[in-house]
Amino acid sequence: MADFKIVNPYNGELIEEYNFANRQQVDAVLELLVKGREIQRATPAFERSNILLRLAQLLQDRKEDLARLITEETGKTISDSRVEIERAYNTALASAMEARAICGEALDSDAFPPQRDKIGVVLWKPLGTALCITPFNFPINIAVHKIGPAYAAGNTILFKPGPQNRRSAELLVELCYAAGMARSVLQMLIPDIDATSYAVAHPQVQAINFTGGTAAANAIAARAGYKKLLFELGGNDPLIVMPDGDLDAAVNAAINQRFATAGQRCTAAKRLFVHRDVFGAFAEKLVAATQKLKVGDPMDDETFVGPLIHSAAADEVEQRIHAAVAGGARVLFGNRREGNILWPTILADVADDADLVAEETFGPVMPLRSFASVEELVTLVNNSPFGLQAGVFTQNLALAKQLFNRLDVGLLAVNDGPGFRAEHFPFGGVKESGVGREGVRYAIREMSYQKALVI
Ligand SMILES: NC(=O)c1ccc[n+]([C@@H]2O[C@H](COP(=O)([O-])OP(=O)(O)OC[C@H]3O[C@@H](n4cnc5c(N)ncnc54)[C@H](O)[C@@H]3O)[C@@H](O)[C@H]2O)c1
Ligand SMILES: O=CCS(=O)(=O)O
Repeated sequence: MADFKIVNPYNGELIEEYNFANRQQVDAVLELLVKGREIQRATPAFERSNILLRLAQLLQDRKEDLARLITEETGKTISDSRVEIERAYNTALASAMEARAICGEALDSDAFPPQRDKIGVVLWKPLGTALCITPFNFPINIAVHKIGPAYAAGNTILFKPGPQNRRSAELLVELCYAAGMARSVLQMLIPDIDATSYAVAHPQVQAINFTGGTAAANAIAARAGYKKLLFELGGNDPLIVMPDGDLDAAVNAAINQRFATAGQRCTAAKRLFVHRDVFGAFAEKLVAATQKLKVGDPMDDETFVGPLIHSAAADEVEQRIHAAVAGGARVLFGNRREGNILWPTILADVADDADLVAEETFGPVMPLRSFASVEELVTLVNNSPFGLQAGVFTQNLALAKQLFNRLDVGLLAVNDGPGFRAEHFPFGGVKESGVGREGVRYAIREMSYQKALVI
């Protein structure tokens, strides 16, 4: 019996079954990737840039094939999957541009006595081999956010995709080879948890570039020892609506950033904070717009909300909705399930300690929480172990700057939701949302070290 079965989350069809790689296979690919470091050392930045540029073009050329694979393996709607490949194109393009722009600094020793008449030259150098581990929900763009910058920096890469994503990951790696990356510079493997943990601790791995949940991150951190860790983890991101905010724009952002990808996004608008003066008007507009969303077959161009990744994920979200309702929450819309599909659900009066709002809830459910003052709002938002991104709708710039300074997050978007992301912007959180920053230029630095020459 195979170790893993890839099953279509929408129709339950078996797509593929396979066995995980073992420790011996981890050893073999890492031995190859150590040799690949010489190829990287001999490849000038402009050549790495040209290869990444070719990858960007190949992603564009194979957009539909990649999108269909993503939808089949994750249940993400085909329109969301196409957007993901457009984003991956931008990520690869940004990696190509930044590969040419990696520059250090020159220092003069005479800044402090004694006089030495020395010049210091500080350059960025690759760490060696990066183990890049990716989650199920954005299997291509998140992978390109790791492979692109790690390659641009001159590293070799062991790519470990989510087990559900083997086919889309294999096509991505094929495109990387077609673009010019050597097989001794990029290798993909899907080991079992034991062999993945073995790879994490392996002496020939210098950096762990991980995106996923807290449990996995804790296991990796416990095994990694003295290695560079770049962790992009969970979020419980707030979308805030102030009395002077544009309600239509806020509704649009809430729907696109909570119900798209069936709510399975780290930066999804998982908690809605609406000032009490506009709570009723906002809720009415939100319900009216949500009623128009098409729910169902993710391969249908018109579908807005498809299934969750598997039945256990749907069970967890459904149970949290039911527990919140049992705790006094009101259902304004939704609370309906068919198979792995949960209807977009809007709740009010959810208890602040309900799992649905206290934990990261990875599904299409929106708890609305009213507030009366900025002090109350800041306390509510910061009362979370997560701190990824936030969004606020207001015309008051002074308030926006106050929230920027007081909210414990990695990014505050003004008149946009917490799901704002531009591939070249710094990306990452504080607290349990992660360590370090992605965003192409920032990830290149995370996958590098500074080396100084004194002359
Ligand atoms: N911050 C971000 O950029 C970002 C983006 C997407 C998803 N996420 C987070 O990821 C989670 C959902 O994705 P998921 O279900 O694929 O996450 P997950 O943590 O279950 O798995 C992520 C990856 O880690 C691997 N993995 C699992 N256990 C491991 C272990 N003990 N050691 C090493 N690797 C291990 C998995 O095989 C997969 O490849 C959510 O918490 C979401 O918030 C964060
Ligand atoms: O899950 C989050 C990934 S992204 O869409 O914010 O890049």
